[in-house]
Amino acid sequence: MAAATSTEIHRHKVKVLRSEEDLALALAKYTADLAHKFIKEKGVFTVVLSGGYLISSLRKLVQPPFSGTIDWSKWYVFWVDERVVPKYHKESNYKVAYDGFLSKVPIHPNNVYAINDALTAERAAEDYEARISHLVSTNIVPLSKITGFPKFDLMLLGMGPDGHVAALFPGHPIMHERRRWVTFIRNAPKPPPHRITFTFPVINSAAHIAMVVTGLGEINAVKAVLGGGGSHGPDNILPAQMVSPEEEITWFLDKEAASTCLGVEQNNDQYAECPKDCPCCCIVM
Ligand SMILES: O=C(O)C(O)[C@@H](O)[C@H](O)[C@H](O)COP(=O)(O)O
Repeated sequence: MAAATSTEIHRHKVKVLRSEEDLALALAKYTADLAHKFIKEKGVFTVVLSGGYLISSLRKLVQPPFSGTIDWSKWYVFWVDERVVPKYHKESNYKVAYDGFLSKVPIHPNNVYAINDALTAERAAEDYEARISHLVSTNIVPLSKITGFPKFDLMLLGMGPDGHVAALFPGHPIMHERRRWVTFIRNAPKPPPHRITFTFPVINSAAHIAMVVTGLGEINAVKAVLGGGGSHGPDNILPAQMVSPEEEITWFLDKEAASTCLGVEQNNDQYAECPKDCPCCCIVM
């Protein structure tokens, strides 16, 4: 199994994996364990996917030994954000998830909540919110007792180099949406520009969030969020710094993504102090 260490910083649990391969194993185990827990407790598992590299990092979940142990019939799948393009367009997050994940496991198609790709961004966001509202009324998705917003079991999020999560980009007003469950953007800086996205009240009502970041592209954003060096007042806060689920946030980083914090060489699984004094991963593998 993957070698990793983790440490609690504020409410961030940070797992630094030796390689992307180890990260994929650790993410599969984490997701499978949560699926078992929630299915045992309440009979369903509601999981929210994102676009980007995430689906590739989830690849081991659909392989043995994990795939055979999971009761896929109890899964409900959503997207934290989606590009407003046809469902089978190469830019569609649904297509990426279908090709790399959904087509390989027996999740019931009725339990897969893709956006309605025949609508504009604004209408697709309203439609997605209405469909989630129906699931609230049928008790598949509960409302958080703390916030009154829908509470999903697990959100699997990526992060961009600018610190964006979902389609919530730095400096964009929808970062501060407080009323809607799902909103839209027509000028996303990461193409394609039209997207729908969960809002922060929904993201932060999730029980668990996994932040999955690999490679060197996001090292400055990782440091800004976990190393405490990035925010200079509420106007400059990064979206990733606003992620704060109700129960637990777990970061899955490979060595490259954590390299602004990892100041030490890997040493046969020995724990070591980070000489750079980052609060994020002061203990590293
Ligand atoms: O549709 C999308 O683009 C996203 O959901 C987005 O928020 C993504 O998760 C990050 O941009 C990270 O993307 P990478 O994993 O490709 O770095």
